[in-house]
Amino acid sequence: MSAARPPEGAHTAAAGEGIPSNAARPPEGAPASALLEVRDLALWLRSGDMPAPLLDGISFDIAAGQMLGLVGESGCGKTVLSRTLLGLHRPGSVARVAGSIRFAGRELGTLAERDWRALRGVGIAMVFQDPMTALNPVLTVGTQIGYALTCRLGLSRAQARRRTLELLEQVGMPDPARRAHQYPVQLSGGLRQRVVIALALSGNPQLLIADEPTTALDVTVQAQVLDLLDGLRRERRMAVLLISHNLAVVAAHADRVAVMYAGRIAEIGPSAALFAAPRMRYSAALLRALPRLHDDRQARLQSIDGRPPDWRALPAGCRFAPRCPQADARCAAEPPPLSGDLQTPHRFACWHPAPAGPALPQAAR
Ligand SMILES: Nc1ncnc2c1ncn2[C@@H]1O[C@H](COP(=O)(O)OP(=O)(O)OP(=O)(O)O)[C@@H](O)[C@H]1O
Repeated sequence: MSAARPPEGAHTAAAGEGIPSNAARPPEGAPASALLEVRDLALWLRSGDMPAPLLDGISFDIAAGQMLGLVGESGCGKTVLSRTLLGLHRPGSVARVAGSIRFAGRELGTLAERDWRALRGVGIAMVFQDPMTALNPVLTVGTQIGYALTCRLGLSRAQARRRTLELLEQVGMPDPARRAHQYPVQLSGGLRQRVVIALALSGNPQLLIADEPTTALDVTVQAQVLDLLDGLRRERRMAVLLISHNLAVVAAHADRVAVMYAGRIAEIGPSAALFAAPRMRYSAALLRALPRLHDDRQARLQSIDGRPPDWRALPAGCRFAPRCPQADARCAAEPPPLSGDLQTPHRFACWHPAPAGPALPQAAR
């Protein structure tokens, strides 16, 4: 564990001064390439008579300005992982945690609650699925953002008012001055999610975790919100972890994708490569189970047979083996490791991987 403080200046934006680019200045001790480094993370939560092993051997990096998509079926551990990265488990609920989470050169695994509170919203911020639960229904959106700004950044009320309008403008809110005086219920779902994103940006985070940020929205608005997140991370060089059920949505916006299955990473690699030719059988099945925009009418959606395993009865070998048509005795007995090492761009955990795809142009890797 390191006693390093959050980067100086990360929370000193004054209204009208623009946004200091945290990510452009890697803090001391942090390699320029990785803002978040997760290594062999494993987590057991207390649950009844035995600890629930919900995460196992999770390793990945996110660099400043990069978007990593995290996909997988319901229950695979996406939310548990994001809550772990934010230190948001209920007090006393963690039975054991192993491995390491380094953010901006600082080990988070051993932070005290007071330090987590200082980090949340400023270093790492979160956008949740349902904007209505993230917003206070009895306060205007301007009051809520202004409050976050005065608490997190110590701005004066006048500075906070100006900065609120800037933030609303940045998230594409039409007529920000008028909207700032409205209550969440007076806004459409898409505009409410923009307010939630503005709130998340108010602490000028270096990493934004967006957990199913568009699930509650219709398809056109979903695309607008994802384009917004994509634009913001480029402008601000902010790292984004985008969590979604939908591999196609993620592949369209993220640089890299991690596919989770039953608490483990099953495959991780550049979006284009993974989308064009997933190697692990589960990722391939996940992709086949998605509607594609230009499917011909003959193409039929395939669902993935079976259900993910319960954590009380995890298979000894590959956790996907009971559902995999390619599985053999080795798959049932031995867990396949992720191929390659941390420097390998495309890694997958499968004893019988699908064939490699055609080589992609450098830009798509
Ligand atoms: N406190 C807990 N104790 C025991 N099991 C838990 C606890 N919290 C979550 N789980 C279990 O952990 C597994 C992963 O849950 P999680 O919510 O992370 O899945 P998810 O991938 O985010 O799913 P969804 O896409 O539906 O949100 C599930 O089986 C869930 O029931």
